[in-house]
Amino acid sequence: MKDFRLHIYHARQCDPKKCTGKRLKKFDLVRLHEKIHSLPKGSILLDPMAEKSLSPADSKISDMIVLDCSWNTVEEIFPKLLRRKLQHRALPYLLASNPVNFGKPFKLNSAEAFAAALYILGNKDQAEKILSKFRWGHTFLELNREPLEDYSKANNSEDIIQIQNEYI
Ligand SMILES: C[S@@+](CC[C@H](N)C(=O)[O-])C[C@H]1O[C@@H](n2cnc3c(N)ncnc32)[C@H](O)[C@@H]1O
Repeated sequence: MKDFRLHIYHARQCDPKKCTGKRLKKFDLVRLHEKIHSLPKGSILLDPMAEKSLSPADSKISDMIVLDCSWNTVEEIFPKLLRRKLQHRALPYLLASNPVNFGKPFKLNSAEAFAAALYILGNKDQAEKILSKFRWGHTFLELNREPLEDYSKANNSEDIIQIQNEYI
């Protein structure tokens, strides 16, 4: 399985010491963007407000973007990216394992969002590599292994929603 190219649109709203995107950049695992126009067109954008859920059917797209911003500003910033012609996808029901939002469904940090998406798209090795850079990283897979396995076997986003409904 190919490695996906991971991009972060960095809104410069986080504390650099706690920001998971900055940490992934430190290990050269992502490319950081500070300008919307440098984001590659056609990429998957992990967007919690998207109507369509990510599914293995999206695995032919090679570039994936996370928007690293405060949760308080997601409703303001995501619409600004609509004109970039990106493939907006929501992640299905999964629990956060990071200390800030531990146990909360859907509210993943940037590293967890990438790892979940990579797992669903079939690249478990790349997902594990991302999580290995955080002390809480292994907990994310322990908490979510069963739904992630099920999601990774789905055909399309309709299947994902059906599976999700069994977990909610
Ligand atoms: C709001 S930022 C918060 C980043 C956090 N400050 C950090 O240091 O990682 C998290 C990003 O991960 C992605 N994300 C998180 N949960 C998601 C979900 N349920 N569906 C789609 N994308 C999600 C989105 O791109 C979102 O903007």
